[in-house]
Amino acid sequence: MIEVDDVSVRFGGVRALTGVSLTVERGQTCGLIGPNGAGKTTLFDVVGGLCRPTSGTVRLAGVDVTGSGAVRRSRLGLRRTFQRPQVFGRLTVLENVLAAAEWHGGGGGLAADLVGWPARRRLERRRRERAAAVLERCGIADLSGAYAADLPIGRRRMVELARAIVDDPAVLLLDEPTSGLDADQAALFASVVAGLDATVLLVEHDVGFVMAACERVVVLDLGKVIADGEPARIRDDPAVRAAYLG
Ligand SMILES: Nc1ncnc2c1ncn2[C@@H]1O[C@H](COP(=O)(O)OP(=O)(O)OP(=O)(O)O)[C@@H](O)[C@H]1O
Repeated sequence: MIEVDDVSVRFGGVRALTGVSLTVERGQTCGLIGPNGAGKTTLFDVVGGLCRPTSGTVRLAGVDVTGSGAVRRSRLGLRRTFQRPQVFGRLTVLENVLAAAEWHGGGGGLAADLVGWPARRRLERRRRERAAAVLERCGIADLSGAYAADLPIGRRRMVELARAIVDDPAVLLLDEPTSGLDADQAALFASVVAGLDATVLLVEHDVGFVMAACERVVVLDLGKVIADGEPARIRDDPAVRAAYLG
């Protein structure tokens, strides 16, 4: 669950966000839209921990993370993807996902690695099975041996998604997820996200995708929430139309 309470962000004289409150319930997929400069990226970064609000609070799973960095948020189960997919170019697709599924503790540490204890081998097998299943789900199983740097942007985006979901995130932030994807890839992306048991917040310029993929849409304009509700209601909202048409 994501709770943003009365958050304002100022950059010098620019009010990027003013008194924004937003609660995304556990398991809900919420799309964030709005015209250029509306404050979408700023709000997204406030939740992700890249931007500290001037005032207001942010809670993840009930924990106040307003002043916490990315590591604490990550330990609370937050994962994110970026506008430009961030992958380890010199690792293969499988290694990218294994790297994210690496640490779960237990199994005896380095000594167990060196000796190859059966419990350790079992953990490793499970980790690889999980990674393979996620690659399959994301439609990139056939690319598992390819280097991430060699892939076109659409595939890199799926690698990034696979990495973000391999450990069943509690909260998933998706920044412009469809940019670089063709229609089939965007549909697959949406169906993978729909199958997750995560609270999802996504920022996206493709309003059609947001309307199809999200059960709830929040519209920002000039740093304020101007509409919040189901896609059908948002589509017909006069304030939303006015904001988009300028
Ligand atoms: N680091 C910064 N320094 C100064 N002003 C900033 C900074 N980041 C954002 N802004 C300003 O804050 C406002 C909101 O910007 P933001 O990037 O959050 O909007 P956005 O809705 O994501 O826009 P876009 O759709 O164009 O990406 C804009 O007026 C922007 O110019």
